[in-house]
Amino acid sequence: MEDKTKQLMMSDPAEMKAARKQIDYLDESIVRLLAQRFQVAALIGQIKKQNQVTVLDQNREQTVLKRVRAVNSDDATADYIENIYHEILANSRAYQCELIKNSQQTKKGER
Ligand SMILES: O=C(O)C(=O)C[C@]1(C(=O)O)C=C[C@@H](O)C=C1
Repeated sequence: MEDKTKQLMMSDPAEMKAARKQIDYLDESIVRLLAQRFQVAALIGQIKKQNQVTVLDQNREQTVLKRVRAVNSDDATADYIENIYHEILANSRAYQCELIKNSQQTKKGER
């Protein structure tokens, strides 16, 4: 028998079901909050474009990472959460760049 099957049989199925339900519930909140975060990032992207400011702001990103570390009181997960935040920031930048690029193309098309 494969190891994975063994692991599942060892744990209490009811407990496992309840824990996964909790994960599903938390994922819903995380996704909603991330979508909101992207909306705000889009707004900042617009402001940056209007003011001809670069999307990447390294100082701000350092501040965000510091704040995130301070908010999380669990030292054991601090590095994992920081890794996730590096991804969030990279994707936030990518989204801003895409929106700026698209709006420039639309403008060209209007001419
Ligand atoms: O605060 C900004 O200047 C943003 O553009 C937002 C944000 C972020 O997602 O937190 C994204 C890109 C920047 O490099 C820094 C931070």
